[in-house]
Amino acid sequence: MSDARFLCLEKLTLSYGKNVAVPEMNLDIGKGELVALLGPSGCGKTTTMRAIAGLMEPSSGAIILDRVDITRTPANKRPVGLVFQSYALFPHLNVYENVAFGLKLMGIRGKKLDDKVQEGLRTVGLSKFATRKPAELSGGQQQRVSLARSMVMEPKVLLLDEPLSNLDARLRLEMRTELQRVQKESGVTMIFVTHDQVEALAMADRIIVMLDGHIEQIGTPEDIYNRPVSDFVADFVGFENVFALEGRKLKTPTGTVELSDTPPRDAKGLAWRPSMVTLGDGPFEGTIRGTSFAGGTREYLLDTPLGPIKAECDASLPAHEFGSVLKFDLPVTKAASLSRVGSL
Ligand SMILES: Nc1ncnc2c1ncn2[C@@H]1O[C@H](COP(=O)(O)OP(=O)(O)OP(=O)(O)O)[C@@H](O)[C@H]1O
Repeated sequence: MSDARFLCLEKLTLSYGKNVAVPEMNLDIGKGELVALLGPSGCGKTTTMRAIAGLMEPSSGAIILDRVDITRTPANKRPVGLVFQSYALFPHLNVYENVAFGLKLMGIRGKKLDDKVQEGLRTVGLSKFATRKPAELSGGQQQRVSLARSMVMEPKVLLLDEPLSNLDARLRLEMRTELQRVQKESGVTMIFVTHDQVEALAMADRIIVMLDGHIEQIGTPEDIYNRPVSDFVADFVGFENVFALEGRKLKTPTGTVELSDTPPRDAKGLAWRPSMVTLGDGPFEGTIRGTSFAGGTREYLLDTPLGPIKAECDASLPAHEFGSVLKFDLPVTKAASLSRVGSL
């Protein structure tokens, strides 16, 4: 086994009664990776995490962790840690006692216990808060206690279910960096669930995009952001102009349209971010039906024979008026080339 196959899900099928939530999932996660499970509500992220943690039994398939088959290992015997979105701290225990709790259950006492707790608190930057109760901490600090409590158990894999979703915007940014730092310093393999693509792109070494119980794409943040393979992923990461191809032509709601360039041979679809649309020049025309100012850029919604098109340009350029007609192009050279178009 190489480190690249530290955690393996092999043909893992997860069901609730007769309903299959995740059919035959195959996934390899490397040792020390920080992986995001990204997808819309109901795609099976939590179900997958629950199975890895041992909180639900797979209907078939296997989970291998560090060469050991843990498919039927009870949750409390797995070297897997869990951090939930609600911090689930004991309110009557102080920070130190919360972090020490699991270690004490394992029979660790005395100096060894103290060393581990101090080390855990240091890792998450909370040494000074050891005697505070959870209620005397901010949401971000409580989340860090929760993280320390899991880390001190030295899990082989740490699972985090929407770890930042309860935090306000500023703390979320702070905790993103903090989580990344703790993960890189400790080298623990971490999988976190999120439905927020910005969070996944910012934090993860690798992103697993899920849809309807299956994996739609696995890749680095750069792969996912720049080279989405399907219409779903493209749309999810902000390519707001997504089309299927019919031969070399673009399929639109009213028929097919010739492009100014030849699409790549294997492409089943093409996608453009609003910023990739050429405005003011090109073979197509659209009427401005909406504008929105976003600081550095201005976005236009165009009513066109191709359907609605979103285009973006520098906000320092003079604004176009609502209702005016603009020429535009969808340059093939800039487009993401999609190898699958499921819903178009
Ligand atoms: N306890 C349950 N009983 C029956 N079906 C369930 C149960 N929990 C989840 N499901 C179904 O399994 C599928 C996957 O759900 P899951 O909770 O894993 O999605 P998710 O991606 O984590 O969604 P969210 O982001 O909303 O938490 C969904 O179709 C859901 O309705």
